[in-house]
Amino acid sequence: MTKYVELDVRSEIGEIEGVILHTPGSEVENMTPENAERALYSDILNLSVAQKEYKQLSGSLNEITQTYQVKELLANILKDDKVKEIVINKVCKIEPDLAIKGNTYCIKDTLLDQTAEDLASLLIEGVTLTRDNLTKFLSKERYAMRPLHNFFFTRDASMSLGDEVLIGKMANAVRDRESLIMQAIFDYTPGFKAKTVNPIDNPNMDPNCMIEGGDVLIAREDILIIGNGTRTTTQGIDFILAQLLSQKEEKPRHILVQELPAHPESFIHLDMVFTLLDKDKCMVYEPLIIRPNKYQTVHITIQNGKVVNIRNENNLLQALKKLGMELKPIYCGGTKEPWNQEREQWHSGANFFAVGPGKVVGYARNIYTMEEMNKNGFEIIPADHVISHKVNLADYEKYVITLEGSELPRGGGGARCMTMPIRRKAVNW
Ligand SMILES: NC(=O)NCCC[C@H](N)C(=O)O
Repeated sequence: MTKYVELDVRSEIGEIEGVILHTPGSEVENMTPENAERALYSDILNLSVAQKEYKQLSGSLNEITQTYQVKELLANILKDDKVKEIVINKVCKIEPDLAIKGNTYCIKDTLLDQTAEDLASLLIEGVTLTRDNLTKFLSKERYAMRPLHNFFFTRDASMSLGDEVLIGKMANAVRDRESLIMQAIFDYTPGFKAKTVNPIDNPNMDPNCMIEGGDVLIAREDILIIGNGTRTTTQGIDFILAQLLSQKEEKPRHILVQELPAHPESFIHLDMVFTLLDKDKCMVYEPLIIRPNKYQTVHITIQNGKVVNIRNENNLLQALKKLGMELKPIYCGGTKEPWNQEREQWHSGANFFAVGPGKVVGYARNIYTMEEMNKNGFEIIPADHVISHKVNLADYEKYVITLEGSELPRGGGGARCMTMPIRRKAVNW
């Protein structure tokens, strides 16, 4: 780590100054058709293709900003023996089988024996079960500690809100260790200055509280947009609301809640149907965000530590307009065919990551979406051209850097899901 970084994220689109990534490793392949669903995948990824595509993301972001890799950050904090013990104890608390002596899956001592680098790898890639007794021999499990198949979606397990980091309360236990690792990284990396807030540290946490970063968007310093669906519950949103109320700010702040369908699984997070692209443009999956439907949009206004108003709105764009944010929607899958909209939404076509106002990253495979982006003034630039310096990004006012995206979307997400911004410049609205 070269310099001291103060976390600061107050928009979705401010010029990026630091982002946490995780290059997918063996953990994404290590599943079978039988347990792919438990891993939250609809298919098993081909690792070499996924890594090639991922290099397009990390390589182009390296040209633009400071990037950090989870595994390196983790290995770095685990060099301190006290931190190593704290992390292992916490892992054993959420996965008690790892610590109970005599238990088939007990590997606490194995974890303690590892070097920092090896431990970081095992905590992410998992530990295979040593079949040295009958129970283990007959066990259907391959792992004593399961791999974190979804960790390359660094967006979800922690989220930067201003100068704080909210730790995700994951909807599925298979992702819990991701949250724990991210909190440890923010709490113990000497080069990061950030306060972490973890719902599980609150003794009064509602047992139904769930919050994942793919659902939490910072539209403007005073406006959060939060998806309410299978991954973020109303109780999770109320936790965020309570945090904001406790700040007792005089200026009004707004939470816009967008209800999401439970099916298909491509609607898991709000960022799969709505992302911000520029000061005046957003990407939408039109059938859900604009067309009248049964999914509610609720506007909560808070001021001086109180909820001063809570009401339904017609839709997200109208609610934003009332708050002075008039956004032109660009349609995922184009404007003509619901068929193309559905297909491209499924392949994370609406999931853009902004590296600055009007400067975004997305998947090339979603050709109708890209056509719309181009019609709206965005230059389409393949990531390889950025990495090989065939183009100079400074020559373009608006662009989409495109990742091929034939394999990565099969994990269930796109460029926004794969990035955890820790610092952005203020937007000149
Ligand atoms: N923000 C996102 O939409 N993240 C994608 C997460 C996909 C992952 N397979 C999951 O189901 O959690």
